[in-house]
Amino acid sequence: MPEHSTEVFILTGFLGAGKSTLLTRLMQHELEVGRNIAVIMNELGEVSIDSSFIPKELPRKDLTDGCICCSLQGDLSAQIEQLLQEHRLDAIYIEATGAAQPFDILDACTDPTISGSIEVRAVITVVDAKQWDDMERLPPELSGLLLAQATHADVIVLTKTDALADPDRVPIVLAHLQSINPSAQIIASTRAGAAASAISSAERVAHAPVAAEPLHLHKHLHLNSFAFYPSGPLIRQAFEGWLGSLPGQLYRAKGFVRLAGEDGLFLFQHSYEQSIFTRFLVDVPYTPVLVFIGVGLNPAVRKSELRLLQASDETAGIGR
Ligand SMILES: Nc1nc2c(ncn2[C@@H]2O[C@H](COP(=O)(O)OP(=O)(O)OP(=O)(O)O)[C@@H](O)[C@H]2O)c(=O)[nH]1
Repeated sequence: MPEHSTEVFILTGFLGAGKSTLLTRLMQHELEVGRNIAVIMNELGEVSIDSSFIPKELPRKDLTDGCICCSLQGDLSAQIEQLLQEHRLDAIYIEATGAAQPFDILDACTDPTISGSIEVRAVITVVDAKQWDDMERLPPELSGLLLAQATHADVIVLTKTDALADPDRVPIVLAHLQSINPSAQIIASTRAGAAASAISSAERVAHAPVAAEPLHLHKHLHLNSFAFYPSGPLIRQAFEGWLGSLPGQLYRAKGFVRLAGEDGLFLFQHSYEQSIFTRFLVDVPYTPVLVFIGVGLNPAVRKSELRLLQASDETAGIGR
């Protein structure tokens, strides 16, 4: 047995469910209790937006433009091995892509080069309460993925309970989750509050055997992603109208943008039925970029449409 074993926590959950929000809380909690942690971020897009929220002092590895459970499985074990060689760590947090299956990430953690030095403490699945409550309206590939992510979790964090129009649905969603994964610890939350301390004491639980053949469900979802680098400020109203009229399924969009008539940079977040612009108050000069993830997006057409939603030099300052 190695004298020091590093705990590994795996965060899964569909695109935009609230993994990074939870990770931010977990990092704060770990830093408060003085533990040495590292973070591995896996994003489907070619640009990592979420990694800009990781405190600079924390060791971090980014796996972009692919999913751990398919193309990047070997890369994950190599990144863990490198982190273990470079730092003495109490814990590593892995934020998976929204399309990842917990089973496949667990599989990557059994690689003989690292399995003796790590202990997978918990698979944490983040579930968007509203999306789960709408399960019957979702495409079957998506509902199948949500069920798989919840089934193999040790801890389920139910987020966005504030976004449910009817608060009486919360106990119903909780009961449904518990019925499909009776052994999981389930925490209902808004913006992952109260979840961090409960998770640090979580343990792996025994699950029913999983399918021997991993299901690469994001392939079945035919997800594609593209990044758009705006050359000027976006006209907010036109952009929001464009988002609402997109063909196909937009599952996630995020990035940093400038808006016509406004000073400074904005963080844009679009997840299940929710779009938010927040003024980005960080002194670092981020390049404006938007990442879109969905099905049937046709990137070339969408990029040419987006170019038309940028303000010209004459209109950029309107409203200022
Ligand atoms: N209303 C509400 N919004 C939330 C809650 N938790 C997270 N969000 C918002 O949901 C959006 C997506 O949250 P993230 O934490 O980035 O989600 P994610 O799962 O990391 O997303 P990806 O990994 O990019 O797919 C952001 O705008 C968050 O502020 C919540 O409990 N309530």
